[in-house]
Amino acid sequence: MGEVLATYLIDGTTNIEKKADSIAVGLTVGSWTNLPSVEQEQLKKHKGRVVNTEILAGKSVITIGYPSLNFTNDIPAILTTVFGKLSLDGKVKLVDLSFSEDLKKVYPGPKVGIEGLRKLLGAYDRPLLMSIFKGVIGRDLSSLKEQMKGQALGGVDIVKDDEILFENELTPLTNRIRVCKEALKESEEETGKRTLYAANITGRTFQLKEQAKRAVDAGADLLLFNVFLYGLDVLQELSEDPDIPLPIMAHPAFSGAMISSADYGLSPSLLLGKLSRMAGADLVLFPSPYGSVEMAKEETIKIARELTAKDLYHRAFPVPSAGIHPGLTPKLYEDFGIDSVINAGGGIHGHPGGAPAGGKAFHQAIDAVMQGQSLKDAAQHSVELRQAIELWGGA
Ligand SMILES: CSCCC(=O)C(=O)COP(=O)(O)O
Ligand SMILES: [Mg+2]
Repeated sequence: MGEVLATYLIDGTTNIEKKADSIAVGLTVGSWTNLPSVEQEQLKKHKGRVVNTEILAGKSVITIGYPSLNFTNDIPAILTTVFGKLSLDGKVKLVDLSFSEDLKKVYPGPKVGIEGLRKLLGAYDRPLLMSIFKGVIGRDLSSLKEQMKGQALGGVDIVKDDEILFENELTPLTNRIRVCKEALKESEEETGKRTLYAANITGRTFQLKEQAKRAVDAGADLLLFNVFLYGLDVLQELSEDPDIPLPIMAHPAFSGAMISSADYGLSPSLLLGKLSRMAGADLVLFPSPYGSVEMAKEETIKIARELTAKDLYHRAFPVPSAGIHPGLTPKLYEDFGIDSVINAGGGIHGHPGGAPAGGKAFHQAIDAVMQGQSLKDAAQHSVELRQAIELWGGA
Protein backbone atom coordinates (compact mmCIF):
# COMPACT_ATOMS: atom_id res chain seq x y z
CA MET A 1 0.00 0.00 0.00
CA GLY A 2 1.23 3.50 -0.82
CA GLU A 3 2.17 5.92 1.89
CA VAL A 4 3.18 9.55 2.34
CA LEU A 5 5.61 10.29 5.16
CA ALA A 6 5.27 13.78 6.60
CA THR A 7 7.97 15.26 8.79
CA TYR A 8 7.08 18.10 11.14
CA LEU A 9 9.09 20.48 13.29
CA ILE A 10 7.08 21.19 16.42
CA ASP A 11 7.65 23.73 19.16
CA GLY A 12 8.43 22.15 22.54
CA THR A 13 9.88 18.81 23.54
CA THR A 14 7.56 17.47 26.19
CA ASN A 15 5.20 14.53 25.54
CA ILE A 16 6.62 14.07 22.08
CA GLU A 17 5.35 10.46 21.75
CA LYS A 18 1.87 11.51 22.82
CA LYS A 19 1.90 14.43 20.38
CA ALA A 20 3.01 12.10 17.57
CA ASP A 21 0.23 9.64 18.37
CA SER A 22 -2.38 12.36 18.48
CA ILE A 23 -1.34 13.54 15.00
CA ALA A 24 -1.22 10.00 13.57
CA VAL A 25 -4.70 9.22 14.87
CA GLY A 26 -6.26 12.69 14.72
CA LEU A 27 -5.48 13.21 11.02
CA THR A 28 -6.63 9.76 10.01
CA VAL A 29 -9.15 7.65 11.91
CA GLY A 30 -9.96 10.13 14.67
CA SER A 31 -11.18 8.35 17.77
CA TRP A 32 -9.81 4.94 16.79
CA THR A 33 -8.76 3.87 20.28
CA ASN A 34 -12.24 4.32 21.74
CA LEU A 35 -14.07 2.31 19.10
CA PRO A 36 -15.30 -1.30 19.52
CA SER A 37 -12.68 -3.89 18.51
CA VAL A 38 -14.42 -4.90 15.22
CA GLU A 39 -14.39 -1.32 14.05
CA GLN A 40 -10.81 -0.88 15.29
CA GLU A 41 -9.76 -3.82 13.12
CA GLN A 42 -11.54 -2.34 10.08
CA LEU A 43 -9.90 1.02 10.57
CA LYS A 44 -6.39 -0.28 11.22
CA LYS A 45 -5.31 0.06 7.60
CA HIS A 46 -6.39 3.71 7.59
CA LYS A 47 -4.59 4.72 10.75
CA GLY A 48 -1.50 6.90 10.52
CA ARG A 49 1.70 5.44 11.96
CA VAL A 50 4.38 7.16 13.97
CA VAL A 51 7.57 6.57 11.99
CA ASN A 52 10.02 8.60 14.06
CA THR A 53 10.25 11.06 16.92
CA GLU A 54 13.35 12.93 17.98
CA ILE A 55 14.45 16.13 19.66
CA LEU A 56 16.60 18.51 17.68
CA ALA A 57 17.83 21.92 18.82
CA GLY A 58 15.05 22.33 21.38
CA LYS A 59 12.24 21.27 19.02
CA SER A 60 10.42 18.03 18.33
CA VAL A 61 10.85 16.38 14.95
CA ILE A 62 8.03 13.95 14.23
CA THR A 63 7.49 11.79 11.15
CA ILE A 64 4.06 10.30 10.51
CA GLY A 65 3.15 7.86 7.74
CA TYR A 66 -0.26 8.36 6.10
CA PRO A 67 -1.77 5.45 4.14
CA SER A 68 -2.68 6.38 0.56
CA LEU A 69 -6.00 4.59 1.12
CA ASN A 70 -7.13 7.76 2.88
CA PHE A 71 -6.72 10.20 0.01
CA THR A 72 -6.89 10.63 -3.72
CA ASN A 73 -3.41 11.02 -5.15
CA ASP A 74 -3.36 14.76 -5.73
CA ILE A 75 -1.52 17.55 -3.95
CA PRO A 76 -4.64 19.23 -2.47
CA ALA A 77 -5.83 15.96 -0.91
CA ILE A 78 -2.37 15.06 0.37
CA LEU A 79 -1.70 18.49 1.88
CA THR A 80 -5.17 18.56 3.43
CA THR A 81 -4.49 15.17 5.01
CA VAL A 82 -1.02 15.85 6.34
CA PHE A 83 -1.21 19.57 7.05
CA GLY A 84 -4.82 20.71 6.77
CA LYS A 85 -6.08 21.56 10.21
CA LEU A 86 -2.66 20.80 11.68
CA SER A 87 -1.28 23.93 9.97
CA LEU A 88 -3.58 25.96 12.24
CA ASP A 89 -2.74 24.10 15.42
CA GLY A 90 0.09 26.07 17.05
CA LYS A 91 3.75 26.14 16.13
CA VAL A 92 4.01 23.28 13.63
CA LYS A 93 6.03 23.44 10.42
CA LEU A 94 5.82 20.84 7.66
CA VAL A 95 9.44 20.33 6.66
CA ASP A 96 9.32 17.39 4.27
CA LEU A 97 7.12 14.90 2.48
CA SER A 98 8.27 11.58 1.16
CA PHE A 99 6.11 9.72 -1.35
CA SER A 100 6.13 5.99 -2.02
CA GLU A 101 7.13 5.19 -5.61
CA ASP A 102 3.62 4.19 -6.71
CA LEU A 103 2.33 7.64 -5.67
CA LYS A 104 5.26 9.54 -7.14
CA LYS A 105 4.86 8.23 -10.65
CA VAL A 106 1.44 9.87 -11.07
CA TYR A 107 3.01 13.36 -10.97
CA PRO A 108 4.33 14.78 -14.22
CA GLY A 109 7.55 16.48 -13.11
CA PRO A 110 9.15 18.98 -15.49
CA LYS A 111 8.15 18.57 -19.11
CA VAL A 112 11.63 19.15 -20.53
CA GLY A 113 13.71 20.13 -17.51
CA ILE A 114 17.38 21.04 -17.55
CA GLU A 115 18.37 18.75 -20.40
CA GLY A 116 15.44 19.81 -22.60
CA LEU A 117 16.05 23.52 -22.10
CA ARG A 118 19.76 23.12 -22.79
CA LYS A 119 18.88 21.31 -26.00
CA LEU A 120 16.48 24.06 -27.07
CA LEU A 121 19.24 26.61 -26.56
CA GLY A 122 22.25 24.55 -27.63
CA ALA A 123 23.94 25.63 -24.37
CA TYR A 124 25.51 22.72 -22.53
CA ASP A 125 28.66 23.85 -20.78
CA ARG A 126 27.69 26.79 -18.57
CA PRO A 127 24.89 28.12 -16.35
CA LEU A 128 22.13 29.71 -18.43
CA LEU A 129 21.56 33.47 -18.38
CA MET A 130 18.10 35.00 -18.06
CA SER A 131 16.93 38.59 -17.95
CA ILE A 132 13.66 40.15 -16.82
CA PHE A 133 11.63 42.91 -18.42
CA LYS A 134 11.63 45.89 -16.07
CA GLY A 135 9.54 49.05 -15.94
CA VAL A 136 7.15 47.94 -18.68
CA ILE A 137 3.90 48.72 -16.85
CA GLY A 138 2.31 51.70 -18.59
CA ARG A 139 4.52 51.24 -21.66
CA ASP A 140 3.31 50.24 -25.11
CA LEU A 141 4.28 47.49 -27.51
CA SER A 142 6.98 49.48 -29.27
CA SER A 143 8.84 50.15 -26.04
CA LEU A 144 8.42 46.51 -25.05
CA LYS A 145 9.89 45.44 -28.37
CA GLU A 146 12.83 47.78 -27.90
CA GLN A 147 13.48 46.41 -24.42
CA MET A 148 13.26 42.84 -25.69
CA LYS A 149 15.74 43.54 -28.46
CA GLY A 150 18.18 45.19 -26.08
CA GLN A 151 18.14 42.20 -23.75
CA ALA A 152 18.49 39.70 -26.58
CA LEU A 153 21.40 41.59 -28.14
CA GLY A 154 23.26 41.08 -24.86
CA GLY A 155 23.13 37.33 -25.58
CA VAL A 156 20.82 36.20 -22.79
CA ASP A 157 19.29 32.75 -23.17
CA ILE A 158 15.83 33.58 -21.87
CA VAL A 159 13.90 36.81 -21.34
CA LYS A 160 10.99 36.58 -18.95
CA ASP A 161 8.09 38.88 -18.20
CA ASP A 162 8.13 40.40 -14.76
CA GLU A 163 5.58 38.61 -12.56
CA ILE A 164 3.71 41.89 -12.04
CA LEU A 165 2.88 42.29 -15.73
CA PHE A 166 -0.71 41.14 -16.10
CA GLU A 167 -3.10 41.16 -19.03
CA ASN A 168 -3.45 44.83 -19.97
CA GLU A 169 -4.60 47.07 -22.80
CA LEU A 170 -1.19 48.40 -23.80
CA THR A 171 0.62 45.08 -24.07
CA PRO A 172 -1.99 42.30 -24.26
CA LEU A 173 -0.55 38.80 -24.15
CA THR A 174 -0.76 37.71 -27.78
CA ASN A 175 0.38 41.07 -29.17
CA ARG A 176 3.18 41.10 -26.64
CA ILE A 177 4.34 37.67 -27.74
CA ARG A 178 4.12 38.68 -31.39
CA VAL A 179 6.33 41.78 -31.02
CA CYS A 180 8.73 40.05 -28.65
CA LYS A 181 9.21 37.22 -31.12
CA GLU A 182 9.81 39.77 -33.90
CA ALA A 183 12.50 41.39 -31.74
CA LEU A 184 14.06 37.99 -31.02
CA LYS A 185 14.10 37.13 -34.72
CA GLU A 186 15.82 40.41 -35.56
CA SER A 187 18.34 39.92 -32.79
CA GLU A 188 19.09 36.33 -33.85
CA GLU A 189 19.66 37.53 -37.41
CA GLU A 190 22.23 40.02 -36.08
CA THR A 191 24.00 37.84 -33.53
CA GLY A 192 23.24 34.26 -34.48
CA LYS A 193 22.20 33.65 -30.86
CA ARG A 194 18.81 32.18 -29.99
CA THR A 195 16.87 33.73 -27.11
CA LEU A 196 13.65 32.34 -25.68
CA TYR A 197 10.69 34.32 -24.32
CA ALA A 198 8.75 33.34 -21.16
CA ALA A 199 5.30 34.97 -21.16
CA ASN A 200 3.38 35.53 -17.93
CA ILE A 201 0.09 33.64 -17.70
CA THR A 202 -2.30 35.53 -15.43
CA GLY A 203 -5.96 36.13 -14.60
CA ARG A 204 -8.76 33.94 -13.24
CA THR A 205 -7.95 30.28 -12.65
CA PHE A 206 -10.53 28.80 -15.01
CA GLN A 207 -9.28 31.02 -17.85
CA LEU A 208 -5.62 30.11 -17.47
CA LYS A 209 -5.64 27.13 -19.81
CA GLU A 210 -7.32 29.12 -22.55
CA GLN A 211 -4.78 31.87 -22.09
CA ALA A 212 -1.88 29.46 -22.06
CA LYS A 213 -3.11 27.93 -25.32
CA ARG A 214 -3.28 31.41 -26.87
CA ALA A 215 0.31 31.94 -25.72
CA VAL A 216 1.28 28.66 -27.39
CA ASP A 217 -0.44 29.66 -30.65
CA ALA A 218 1.17 33.11 -30.57
CA GLY A 219 4.64 31.54 -30.33
CA ALA A 220 5.71 31.88 -26.68
CA ASP A 221 8.67 29.66 -25.84
CA LEU A 222 7.95 29.21 -22.14
CA LEU A 223 5.26 30.18 -19.66
CA LEU A 224 5.87 32.14 -16.49
CA PHE A 225 3.40 31.32 -13.74
CA ASN A 226 2.75 32.76 -10.26
CA VAL A 227 2.15 29.27 -8.91
CA PHE A 228 1.61 30.01 -5.25
CA LEU A 229 -1.34 32.32 -5.77
CA TYR A 230 -3.15 29.61 -7.73
CA GLY A 231 -1.86 26.43 -6.13
CA LEU A 232 0.38 23.57 -7.15
CA ASP A 233 -2.52 21.59 -8.57
CA VAL A 234 -3.16 24.35 -11.11
CA LEU A 235 0.49 24.15 -12.13
CA GLN A 236 0.05 20.41 -12.54
CA GLU A 237 -3.09 20.92 -14.67
CA LEU A 238 -1.24 23.32 -16.97
CA SER A 239 1.79 21.10 -17.14
CA GLU A 240 -0.17 17.97 -18.01
CA ASP A 241 -2.28 19.53 -20.77
CA PRO A 242 -1.04 18.17 -24.12
CA ASP A 243 -2.22 21.36 -25.82
CA ILE A 244 0.18 23.39 -23.67
CA PRO A 245 3.49 21.79 -24.59
CA LEU A 246 5.70 24.59 -23.21
CA PRO A 247 8.15 24.46 -20.30
CA ILE A 248 6.83 26.29 -17.23
CA MET A 249 8.77 28.68 -15.02
CA ALA A 250 7.47 28.95 -11.45
CA HIS A 251 7.68 32.38 -9.85
CA PRO A 252 7.84 32.43 -6.02
CA ALA A 253 5.48 35.41 -5.58
CA PHE A 254 3.48 35.02 -2.35
CA SER A 255 5.40 31.93 -1.25
CA GLY A 256 7.08 34.04 1.45
CA ALA A 257 3.75 33.98 3.29
CA MET A 258 3.95 30.17 3.34
CA ILE A 259 7.63 29.46 3.97
CA SER A 260 9.30 32.32 5.85
CA SER A 261 8.43 31.52 9.46
CA ALA A 262 10.71 29.24 11.47
CA ASP A 263 7.62 27.93 13.30
CA TYR A 264 4.78 27.82 10.77
CA GLY A 265 4.06 26.91 7.17
CA LEU A 266 6.12 24.72 4.85
CA SER A 267 9.87 24.51 4.37
CA PRO A 268 11.21 26.34 1.28
CA SER A 269 12.74 23.13 -0.06
CA LEU A 270 9.40 21.32 0.12
CA LEU A 271 7.28 24.05 -1.46
CA LEU A 272 9.70 25.64 -3.95
CA GLY A 273 11.75 22.51 -4.46
CA LYS A 274 10.13 19.09 -4.21
CA LEU A 275 6.45 19.92 -4.76
CA SER A 276 7.01 22.54 -7.48
CA ARG A 277 9.09 20.08 -9.45
CA MET A 278 6.66 17.19 -8.97
CA ALA A 279 3.80 19.40 -10.14
CA GLY A 280 5.64 20.23 -13.35
CA ALA A 281 7.88 23.30 -12.98
CA ASP A 282 10.84 23.23 -15.38
CA LEU A 283 12.50 26.21 -13.69
CA VAL A 284 11.89 27.62 -10.21
CA LEU A 285 12.84 31.11 -9.05
CA PHE A 286 13.71 31.73 -5.41
CA PRO A 287 15.60 34.45 -3.53
CA SER A 288 19.36 34.03 -3.70
CA PRO A 289 21.44 34.05 -0.49
CA TYR A 290 23.13 37.35 -1.36
CA GLY A 291 20.91 39.54 -3.53
CA SER A 292 18.30 42.13 -2.61
CA VAL A 293 15.76 39.61 -1.20
CA GLU A 294 17.87 37.20 0.82
CA MET A 295 17.08 33.64 1.79
CA ALA A 296 19.33 31.66 4.14
CA LYS A 297 22.00 29.94 2.08
CA GLU A 298 21.32 26.45 3.46
CA GLU A 299 17.65 26.79 2.46
CA THR A 300 18.51 27.84 -1.09
CA ILE A 301 20.93 24.93 -1.42
CA LYS A 302 18.23 22.52 -0.25
CA ILE A 303 15.79 23.94 -2.82
CA ALA A 304 18.36 23.49 -5.59
CA ARG A 305 19.08 19.95 -4.40
CA GLU A 306 15.39 19.02 -4.61
CA LEU A 307 15.08 20.53 -8.07
CA THR A 308 18.09 18.70 -9.46
CA ALA A 309 17.84 15.35 -7.65
CA LYS A 310 18.39 12.36 -9.91
CA ASP A 311 15.13 10.41 -9.68
CA LEU A 312 12.20 9.54 -11.93
CA TYR A 313 11.49 13.14 -12.98
CA HIS A 314 13.38 15.45 -15.30
CA ARG A 315 15.60 17.79 -13.31
CA ALA A 316 14.40 21.41 -12.97
CA PHE A 317 16.58 24.51 -13.18
CA PRO A 318 17.18 26.37 -9.90
CA VAL A 319 16.98 30.13 -10.52
CA PRO A 320 18.38 32.07 -7.52
CA SER A 321 17.16 35.62 -8.10
CA ALA A 322 16.65 39.21 -6.94
CA GLY A 323 19.35 41.86 -6.94
CA ILE A 324 21.72 39.74 -9.03
CA HIS A 325 24.58 41.53 -10.81
CA PRO A 326 27.63 40.21 -12.71
CA GLY A 327 29.91 40.45 -9.66
CA LEU A 328 27.85 37.76 -7.93
CA THR A 329 28.49 35.19 -10.68
CA PRO A 330 31.38 33.39 -8.89
CA LYS A 331 29.29 32.95 -5.73
CA LEU A 332 26.28 31.76 -7.72
CA TYR A 333 28.42 29.26 -9.57
CA GLU A 334 30.09 28.06 -6.39
CA ASP A 335 26.74 27.51 -4.65
CA PHE A 336 24.46 26.35 -7.49
CA GLY A 337 26.89 24.98 -10.07
CA ILE A 338 26.59 24.68 -13.80
CA ASP A 339 22.98 23.49 -13.79
CA SER A 340 21.44 26.76 -12.66
CA VAL A 341 20.15 29.94 -14.27
CA ILE A 342 21.71 33.31 -13.51
CA ASN A 343 18.77 35.71 -13.57
CA ALA A 344 18.77 39.50 -13.43
CA GLY A 345 16.48 42.43 -14.10
CA GLY A 346 18.14 45.51 -12.63
CA GLY A 347 21.57 43.92 -13.08
CA ILE A 348 21.00 43.86 -16.85
CA HIS A 349 19.03 47.06 -17.47
CA GLY A 350 20.98 49.15 -14.95
CA HIS A 351 24.32 48.60 -16.67
CA PRO A 352 25.88 51.95 -17.70
CA GLY A 353 25.96 50.70 -21.31
CA GLY A 354 22.30 49.58 -21.27
CA ALA A 355 20.77 46.11 -21.48
CA PRO A 356 23.01 44.78 -24.31
CA ALA A 357 26.09 45.67 -22.27
CA GLY A 358 24.45 44.17 -19.16
CA GLY A 359 24.02 40.82 -20.90
CA LYS A 360 27.57 40.93 -22.22
CA ALA A 361 28.95 41.69 -18.75
CA PHE A 362 27.19 38.62 -17.37
CA HIS A 363 28.50 36.43 -20.19
CA GLN A 364 32.02 37.72 -19.59
CA ALA A 365 31.62 36.87 -15.90
CA ILE A 366 30.29 33.40 -16.71
CA ASP A 367 33.14 32.75 -19.17
CA ALA A 368 35.68 33.84 -16.57
CA VAL A 369 34.20 31.58 -13.91
CA MET A 370 34.06 28.62 -16.27
CA GLN A 371 37.75 29.14 -17.10
CA GLY A 372 38.70 29.43 -13.43
CA GLN A 373 39.67 33.07 -13.88
CA SER A 374 38.97 35.78 -11.30
CA LEU A 375 36.55 38.54 -12.29
CA LYS A 376 39.29 41.04 -11.51
CA ASP A 377 41.55 39.49 -14.13
CA ALA A 378 38.73 39.08 -16.64
CA ALA A 379 37.65 42.71 -16.17
CA GLN A 380 41.03 43.91 -17.43
CA HIS A 381 40.12 42.95 -20.98
CA SER A 382 36.30 42.92 -20.72
CA VAL A 383 35.01 46.45 -20.72
CA GLU A 384 31.35 45.66 -19.91
CA LEU A 385 32.32 43.47 -16.97
CA ARG A 386 34.70 46.15 -15.69
CA GLN A 387 31.92 48.75 -15.80
CA ALA A 388 29.52 46.43 -13.96
CA ILE A 389 32.05 45.73 -11.23
CA GLU A 390 32.86 49.42 -10.85
CA LEU A 391 29.15 50.07 -10.35
CA TRP A 392 28.08 47.10 -8.22
CA GLY A 393 31.32 45.56 -6.95
CA GLY A 394 32.11 41.89 -6.79
CA ALA A 395 35.70 41.36 -7.93
C1 LIG B 1 12.52 36.91 -5.08
S1 LIG B 1 12.89 35.95 -6.49
C2 LIG B 1 12.05 36.81 -7.82
C3 LIG B 1 12.84 37.90 -8.38
C4 LIG B 1 12.06 38.79 -9.29
O1 LIG B 1 10.87 38.61 -9.49
C5 LIG B 1 12.68 39.92 -9.93
O2 LIG B 1 12.00 40.61 -10.65
C6 LIG B 1 14.10 40.23 -9.71
O3 LIG B 1 14.45 41.45 -10.32
P1 LIG B 1 15.86 42.09 -10.06
O4 LIG B 1 15.82 43.42 -10.71
O5 LIG B 1 16.07 42.19 -8.58
O6 LIG B 1 16.88 41.20 -10.68
MG1 LIG C 1 9.99 40.20 -10.66
